[in-house]
Amino acid sequence: MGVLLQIRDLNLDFMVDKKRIHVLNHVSLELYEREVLAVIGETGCGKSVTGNAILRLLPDNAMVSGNILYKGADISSMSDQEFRLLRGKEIAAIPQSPGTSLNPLMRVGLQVGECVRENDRKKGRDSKEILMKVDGIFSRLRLPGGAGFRKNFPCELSVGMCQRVLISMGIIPNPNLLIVDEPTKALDWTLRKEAVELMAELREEAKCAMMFITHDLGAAKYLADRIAVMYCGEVVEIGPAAQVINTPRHPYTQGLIASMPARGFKVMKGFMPSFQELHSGCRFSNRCEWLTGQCRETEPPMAETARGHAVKCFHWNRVAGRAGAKECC
Ligand SMILES: Nc1ncnc2c1ncn2[C@@H]1O[C@H](COP(=O)(O)OP(=O)(O)OP(=O)(O)O)[C@@H](O)[C@H]1O
Ligand code: NI
Repeated sequence: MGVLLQIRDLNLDFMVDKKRIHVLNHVSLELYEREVLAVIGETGCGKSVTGNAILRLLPDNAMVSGNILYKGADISSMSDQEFRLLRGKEIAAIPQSPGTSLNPLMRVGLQVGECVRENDRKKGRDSKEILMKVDGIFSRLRLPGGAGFRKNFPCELSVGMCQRVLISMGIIPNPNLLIVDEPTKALDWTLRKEAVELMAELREEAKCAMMFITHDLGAAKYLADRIAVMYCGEVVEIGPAAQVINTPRHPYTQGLIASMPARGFKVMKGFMPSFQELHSGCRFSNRCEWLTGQCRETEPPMAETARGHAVKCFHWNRVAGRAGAKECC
């Protein structure tokens, strides 16, 4: 499979109160055509800002360097007009929160209908045809459809239903790349499972590549071909999903897996450092049991430890020895 998206040495700083806060640090990763790459890591580690950098949705106080190439063309240097041709068509997004992402004053049928109309290659369909398409999409997402359902405002639907409506709007353009940010965050366990299963089905149908941003390792394992683990603004491990989950090679990935309910809920000690008080060397060093003097002084390079599996740790070899292959989730 060819490379669809390539992030090369992405650095992101935010200006806050005239201070420059360095958030993303040398983030590099690739997304291949039709693959699902899950991006996991604890809250505040930089998952959403990475997705937003691709979508050019960063706020004005953001300063970005590096390259983001989509099919070889640099997104960051495209004009707004050029990028608009990509976003929402070739590159689409399913946002994090159904509560704030749907227009509260517009009936859901109308919102999805507008989206169908905008993306319709055969322009000029009449309203009846559009409504039929909307109902078709709703039924594919196991939503009731029909006039009664279409007339609902978002607040009249459950969170799970709103989430499905949002998912429908992400897939209408038939994108090549879908960026899905934490689609299960607001949902309880049953709805979360349903949403992940639905996403897997749609992915099969749509055959698009997906960047799936999540806290949920179980969901990542279920959906993803590869997993990128982020910690404090950096990718610390990336590789095939089964390898990352079953034989993690970074101490942070091991900690994340050990903290899963299925692995005994062992909470990792310490906290992610604040971006405003970063120390030199490895950003995980203050929590790491493999810590040596080298880790405090020098930032570890990203080392390829097996084909397609890279780890940002001086001690990955010893760490990997401890992991053992276990099934989880
Ligand atoms: N506009 C902004 N100005 C300053 N800092 C910001 C801004 N947006 C995000 N950040 C900071 O960037 C860091 C990364 O945020 P991001 O939203 O990407 O985290 P995340 O990994 O998606 O977390 P979560 O899992 O909670 O969604 C956080 O420390 C956040 O506070
Ligand atoms: Ni986020």
